[in-house]
Amino acid sequence: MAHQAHPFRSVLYIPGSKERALEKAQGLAADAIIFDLEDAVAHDEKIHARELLKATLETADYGHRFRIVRVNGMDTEWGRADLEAFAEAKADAILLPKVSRAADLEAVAALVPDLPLWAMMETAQGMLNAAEIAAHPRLTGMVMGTNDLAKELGSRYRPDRLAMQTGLGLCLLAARAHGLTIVDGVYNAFKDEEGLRAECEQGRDMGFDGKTLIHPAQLEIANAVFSPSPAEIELANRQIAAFEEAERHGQGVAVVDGKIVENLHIVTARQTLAKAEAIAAFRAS
Ligand SMILES: CC(C)(COP(=O)(O)OP(=O)(O)OC[C@H]1O[C@@H](n2cnc3c(N)ncnc32)[C@H](O)[C@@H]1OP(=O)(O)O)[C@@H](O)C(=O)NCCC(=O)NCCSC(=O)C[C@H](O)C(=O)O
Ligand SMILES: [Mg+2]
Repeated sequence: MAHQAHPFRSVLYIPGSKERALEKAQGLAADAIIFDLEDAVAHDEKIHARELLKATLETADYGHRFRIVRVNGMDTEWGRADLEAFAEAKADAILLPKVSRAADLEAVAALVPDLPLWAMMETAQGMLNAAEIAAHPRLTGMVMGTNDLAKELGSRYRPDRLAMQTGLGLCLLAARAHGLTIVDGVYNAFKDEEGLRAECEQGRDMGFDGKTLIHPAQLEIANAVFSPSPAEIELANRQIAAFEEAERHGQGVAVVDGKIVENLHIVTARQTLAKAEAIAAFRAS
């Protein structure tokens, strides 16, 4: 996993049509925001949402929160106009829904020459083509769309997300192979804290950078689970110290808490410390 200067523990969706939510997000503890013009906006609200969001991004202060605009697909009547409206907006990335192949990104790359592209990974074709999508030179991030994926698979929800495992794993492999940020899908039951925490822990265990969220009440749990814990930071420091000591004695392996520590573990330990520092810097900004 490459070190990221910006944390993506909590990535909050906000429907582009909801003025109050757009305003509120300026003070919320989200690492990143997805301003949504796609599925969270009703058809007859699409034009209004585009105009409201464009005006909001020009005037509102989202601080150092990473700003991502999710446009409608190019196969819809709104997609091209969304891209034209936000190609030069005060945003940090454009998120394209339902990316199924690298050519889908190619179609928008020319319309958005100056902003990084992110891809919603949420179709069966997208899972099978994750590697070629991740290799696209303009892509810097992936977002799992587990609701759409479940719809395509015809799967049933289970707390262990059995049906999602293949897709989540394929996209993670593809993202890591190409140095991309990748965030997990949403947890729909936004009042169920215990269920959210379990799903965040599962995503963290798998290697995701963070989780997409639909409600402010979900922020605290995602931020906590995707931050290095004090125990992880303490262990990383001890591993580095023990390994440096071993090296001074001409050895390439140290033992900490009964487990071997080699150079590769030191890379992970340094990434843990760098992530904690990036989070601290973001909090202070
Ligand atoms: C889920 C909601 C519809 C709930 O809305 P509501 O009943 O209004 O919530 P509350 O009354 O509890 O709200 C309390 C206050 O918080 C603000 N709020 C609510 N949600 C957000 C938000 N997302 N961002 C910022 N602020 C928010 C309210 O304005 C209230 O403020 P105040 O007036 O000060 O009290 C609603 O949360 C919602 O619409 N969530 C977003 C849904 C969404 O974006 N869905 C699309 C993304 S999911 C998806 O498509 C994933 C993917 O594509 C896939 O396929 O899986
Ligand atoms: Mg979706």
